[in-house]
Amino acid sequence: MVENHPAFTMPTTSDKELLQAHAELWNLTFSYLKSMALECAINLGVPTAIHRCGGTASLPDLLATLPIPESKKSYLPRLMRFLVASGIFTVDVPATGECAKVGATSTYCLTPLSYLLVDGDDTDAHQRTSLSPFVLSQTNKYHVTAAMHFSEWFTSEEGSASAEMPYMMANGTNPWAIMARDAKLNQVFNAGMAADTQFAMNFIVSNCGEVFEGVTSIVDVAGGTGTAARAIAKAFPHIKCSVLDLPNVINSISSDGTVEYIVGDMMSSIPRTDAVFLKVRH
Ligand SMILES: C[S@@+](CC[C@H](N)C(=O)[O-])C[C@H]1O[C@@H](n2cnc3c(N)ncnc32)[C@H](O)[C@@H]1O
Repeated sequence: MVENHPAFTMPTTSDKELLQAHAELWNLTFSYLKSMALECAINLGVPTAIHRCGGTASLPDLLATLPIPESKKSYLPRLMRFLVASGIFTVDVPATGECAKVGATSTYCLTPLSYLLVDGDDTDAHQRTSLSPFVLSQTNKYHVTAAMHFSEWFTSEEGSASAEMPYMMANGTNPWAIMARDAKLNQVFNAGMAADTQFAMNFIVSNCGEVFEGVTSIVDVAGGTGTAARAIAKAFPHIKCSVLDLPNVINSISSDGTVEYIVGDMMSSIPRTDAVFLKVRH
């Protein structure tokens, strides 16, 4: 017997809700531009320029320092407006009557987020780790193009030529093979991993020291350029720390003697050790 279901009816949506939904749809459609504008701001040095101006900078201040030729200067306010709307900076507009507008007297300020992107210098008392390299490591053409293959990956049959992971579909091989052949990306990616790892390790060694108790040797498997291992060795000098990674990573390091660097493939073997440290990103 077939049950009778009441006819499905669309919940009524008001014009106001549809208008709001339309705005959100636009927001989502163009949100890839947020990553690209963030990458652009970092490459132009905007966070560091604002920091060096004392944490707030006017448009003329920025134009005086950023590497933007005369012919492109009039476009900077557009980029800044987008970055402000994305929450990367804030802007102070001096109230001038009813229609206060961003202009030469407005000042852009760092937010906690953009403070994380400021390059440190020798005078930096806080010894901050800039996370700009991390952003640049993730906004490269290989990663971005891979993300454009999601639907193709979902609709391809397992085992078919195009069923490889989206990264392979886009770039013809896996990320590590790309790093091995593209020296610039290898450098940018490893610097990005190191920056993010330094940020995390500052917290881990100060707050999670108990996990290293009783350990005398540790191998950081797929440990990149050794940032985590060096942080562990510095905080717990009794632990013998080693880093295992692929040749293109290990061969790019100049050792300072604090940790041992081992070229290897973690899928083949891992050196004998008390503990294995494996830090990956999800
Ligand atoms: C996402 S990065 C993480 C690096 C480091 N653990 C960190 O958190 O900063 C992944 C690392 O795994 C390494 N890797 C990938 N395949 C590997 C393999 N088969 N054997 C050893 N290392 C590998 C890469 O070279 C890269 O340095």
